[in-house]
Amino acid sequence: MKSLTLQNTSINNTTNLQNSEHVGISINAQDETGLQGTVVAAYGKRYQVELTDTKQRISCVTRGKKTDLACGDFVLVKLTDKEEGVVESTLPRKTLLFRSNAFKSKMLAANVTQIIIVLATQPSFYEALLNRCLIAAEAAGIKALIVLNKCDLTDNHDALRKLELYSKLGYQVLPLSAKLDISSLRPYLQDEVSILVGQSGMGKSTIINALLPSEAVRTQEVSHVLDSGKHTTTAAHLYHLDASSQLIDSPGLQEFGLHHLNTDELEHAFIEFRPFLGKCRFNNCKHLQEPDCAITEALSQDKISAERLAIYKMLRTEISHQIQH
Ligand SMILES: Nc1nc2c(ncn2[C@@H]2O[C@H](COP(=O)(O)OP(=O)(O)OP(=O)(O)O)[C@@H](O)[C@H]2O)c(=O)[nH]1
Ligand SMILES: [Zn+2]
Repeated sequence: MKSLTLQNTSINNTTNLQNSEHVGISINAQDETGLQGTVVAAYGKRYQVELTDTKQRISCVTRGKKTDLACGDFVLVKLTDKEEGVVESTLPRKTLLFRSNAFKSKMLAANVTQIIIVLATQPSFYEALLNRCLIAAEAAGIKALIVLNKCDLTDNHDALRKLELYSKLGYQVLPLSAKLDISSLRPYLQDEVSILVGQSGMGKSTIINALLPSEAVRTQEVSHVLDSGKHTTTAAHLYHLDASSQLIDSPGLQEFGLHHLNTDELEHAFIEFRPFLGKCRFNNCKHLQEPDCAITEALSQDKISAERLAIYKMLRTEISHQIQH
């Protein structure tokens, strides 16, 4: 787990967390620890929290200036009104997905088990963005599924060929058409907390609508609860597919910075590098142009692709322009 936030919580292990639904905290029985809930939407400094026991959705703020909550976070809240509350603490996170530029990092979602990267046959997708998403997922210990949407369009050979590299690496690639039939995606969502990420226009909304035809209703519920007529940017939004499967929607991505990773995390996030790491002549080999580099050697034996090594070098240079942590 990459990062963990634990503030004043009396529940300090995830087993308790998973069993929390059976604890049976009722809305009238708010005690010192507060009510348990899940952050289902993040709107700047306001959060929509679904209470575990009653499933009621309330609008919450955090204490002071703290705004380090992400969609999917398990929290303890104190009610301040019938539909409003204050988040008192965040329970330990199993995973935390970040993206970041040189100046700040942004939490995309907490406690997700799977990242679904949505690509399309048209318009063409940015392969660098795909790689950044895969690297962020590996670094956060989250499995990745690559969806190639719009396969009903005839010209999809280029896209499928590009993705062969990733299926060879071991990533699942699922070609589908959200417009025609979403059913092939459903088994992958079962018992997972999945986040959908992708560039604008790849079909994320179409996928959500196909999976959750009542989404429009939910959107209205959100603005009612937040009592806001304005269009605020949602960082992410969590939907229940069934009792054990959740889906988090995130806004279209144009960039996916990885400045929160250190160089060690970066090289380990390239899954095909792992067998070779620690086998270079120099302990601190950067795998750029050092002699007797196991990664360069693996490239010459076709065990690592030139494309992925080029992406590694680009990212390595990008994240090295900062103080290592
Ligand atoms: N042919 C075809 N078109 C699709 C499919 N899925 C989505 N589209 C179209 O692609 C366009 C973009 O789809 P959206 O679902 O709005 O894409 P998005 O990823 O949510 O984009 P943003 O809202 O900008 O983030 C729309 O015109 C859709 O009708 C598909 O499976 N086949
Ligand atoms: Zn090396």
